[in-house]
Amino acid sequence: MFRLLRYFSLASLLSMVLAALVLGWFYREIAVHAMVRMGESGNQALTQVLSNSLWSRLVPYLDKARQLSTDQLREHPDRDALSRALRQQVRGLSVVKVKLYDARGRTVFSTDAKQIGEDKSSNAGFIMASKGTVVSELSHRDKFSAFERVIEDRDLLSSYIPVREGGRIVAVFEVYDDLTSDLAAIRTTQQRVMLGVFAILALLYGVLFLIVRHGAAVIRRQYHEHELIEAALRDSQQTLECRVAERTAELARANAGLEAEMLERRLADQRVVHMAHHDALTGLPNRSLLNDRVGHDIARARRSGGELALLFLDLDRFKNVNDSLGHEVGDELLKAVAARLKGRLREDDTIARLGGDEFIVALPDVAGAAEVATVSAAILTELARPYNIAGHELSADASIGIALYPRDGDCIETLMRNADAAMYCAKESGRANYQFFDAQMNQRVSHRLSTENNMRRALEHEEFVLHYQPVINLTTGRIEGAEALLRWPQSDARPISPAEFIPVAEDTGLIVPLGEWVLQKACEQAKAWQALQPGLRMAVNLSARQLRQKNLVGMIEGVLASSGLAPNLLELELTEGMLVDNVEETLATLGRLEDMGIRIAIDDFGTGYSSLSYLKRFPIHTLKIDRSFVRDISDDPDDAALVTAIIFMARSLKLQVTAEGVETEEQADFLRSLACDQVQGFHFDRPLPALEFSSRLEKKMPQASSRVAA
Ligand SMILES: Nc1nc2c(ncn2[C@@H]2O[C@H](COP(=O)(O)O[C@H]3[C@@H](O)[C@H](n4cnc5c(=O)[nH]c(N)nc54)O[C@@H]3COP(=O)(O)O)[C@@H](O)[C@H]2O)c(=O)[nH]1
Repeated sequence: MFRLLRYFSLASLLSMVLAALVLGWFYREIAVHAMVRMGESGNQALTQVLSNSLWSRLVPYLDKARQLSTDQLREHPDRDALSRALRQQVRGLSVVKVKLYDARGRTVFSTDAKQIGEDKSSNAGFIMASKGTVVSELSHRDKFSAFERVIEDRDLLSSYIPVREGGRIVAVFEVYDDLTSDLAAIRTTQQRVMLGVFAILALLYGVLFLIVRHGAAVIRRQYHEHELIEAALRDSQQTLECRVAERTAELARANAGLEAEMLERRLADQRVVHMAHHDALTGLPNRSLLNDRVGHDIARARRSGGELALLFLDLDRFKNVNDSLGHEVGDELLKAVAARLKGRLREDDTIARLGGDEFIVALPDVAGAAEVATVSAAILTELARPYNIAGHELSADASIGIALYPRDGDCIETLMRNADAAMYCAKESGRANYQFFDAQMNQRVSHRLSTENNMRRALEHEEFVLHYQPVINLTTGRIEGAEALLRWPQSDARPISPAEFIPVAEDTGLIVPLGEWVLQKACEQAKAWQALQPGLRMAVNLSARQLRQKNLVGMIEGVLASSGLAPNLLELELTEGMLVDNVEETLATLGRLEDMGIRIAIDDFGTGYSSLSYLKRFPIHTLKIDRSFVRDISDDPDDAALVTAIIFMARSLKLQVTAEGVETEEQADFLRSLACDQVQGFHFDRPLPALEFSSRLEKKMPQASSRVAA
């Protein structure tokens, strides 16, 4: 910090000393000057007095002196007389010596006789005086001879004063005044002046010191406050900088997070975009991307006048793979098929998966049907090569329907529809082949379409009816149950088989409302028949699509409640394949149904899934042996052995067994010999209309040995 008080004190001290010295010096100069002037005036007056009083002696003396030698002058009695007269005149004055020079500068008289004869012609004072100017000079003498004695340490004023006679300078007086005491007085006064000045300044300094000290204290306090403020500011700045650094780091982290998130989002967007245009399982383009690409291919073909082929490819019996080996194996097979298709086709070709086992191949720029036939044959050959998936050797034959642009359609919708129709024809004509679209195919497709529309209308107008096939106790011949089977009577033609319309209902989803209708009617009927045959059980077929229905259990609960049928009198028939799909969900659904008391039967047992472990996992009550095994039990020892094994296995698992499709007494006998629980089949009863079934119950006729005509 700037030491104001110290510098102020030093500067003040120096200034005070300097001021005292300067003022003292000024005073001395003025005082000495005044003293010299006074002395000089005094000497002038004295000279005048001397000239007047001694003139009469002086003039003759000067005349004589001109002729006398120095020694003669020193010894001359006039000199002594003059000297005495002079002394007389200056007595009481400060004059200590008087000298007289003639006009040529020779010392003709001196109160100190030794100096007589000295030449002063070159002396500046003399020269000036000889020209008429009075000149004085102040000097200090350590030793000085005055009036015949020596004085020491004196300040003397010597004045050269011209002596005139008739206006002419005839001689020059030199008068020495002893001003030692005056000068000492001047020095004393000078010291006092200096002391006085110093004292005044010191006083002033004292006052100023107090002011400055106060000012310095104020400044120091302000400086301190300023320091504190600065320190606080520095602290705040540091805190601020820390905060800024923290926030910057936070921002950097947030920024990095944001960038990562943005990247994640971009990737997610890309994934979404990819998913929106690609099949999740195979990575092939989906229907949307296919539409886009084929749209472009068609536009190009239209411009260039070229041809384009659309191949609708469906794997043969792929459902069997799914049903028997499970969906994971099925999925792997689909991926392998996709890979083979990609490997076999050109870069420009588009391979898309529509879902399930349906693929579309678009071949742009083809040179006629022959080329398309070659490619299709090559695809079939490629796909037919065996696959090894999860240790299973599989085959994947395919049926291909082909539509050509512009011959079979000029837009993707028409081409797809026609290729689809051609594919159905390929299936119908023995599978594992390709078919080019022709006009008749459309009729078959439109027949299917009209079936669907008619089915909707029939459901709406309650045109469907149920027939009931009795389920008979093989030992007692008693009707213990009924299987509800759907019938669609046609007013002007033979009824359409459920084997024909149930798959269409499955494909279109109509099976859901249709299945609910069946369940409702069957339960109401079973409830009504309880009066005729208490404990009569009703079996109802459940399709895969119904099983996946979210509110299935709720719907069944509602039906049972509205019909009043006891749950244990309802048996739902499922196929083995349905148990393999969504195992956990199916387990939960069946568990809830079992909890309600409903029985579960496995229909067509032996034709589907090869693993039997599901028999333990699922709540199953009845196995229904497929009629394909029963048909040949009398002739085919293998079938006989299979049926025997199934019955024994069911018994050990405490499951009930029903043999389906019993058409002959022989078959019935064989099954009876194995103590099979129940049978169904034309040998006993065909599916009967409700009224007929009622009559059968009313008659209560044992049917074990009789054959009822449908
Ligand atoms: N989900 C539903 N499926 C149903 C329903 N109604 C029928 N179906 C299924 O349709 C398929 C064909 O049924 P259908 O033409 O009724 O044939 C059944 C019987 O008539 C026939 N059967 C019975 N006994 C014999 C016989 O001795 N010989 C012989 N050749 N056929 C016989 O078997 C069919 C019953 O089979 P199953 O259901 O497997 O017990 C058929 O798959 C039906 O399941 C329905 O409402 N919902």
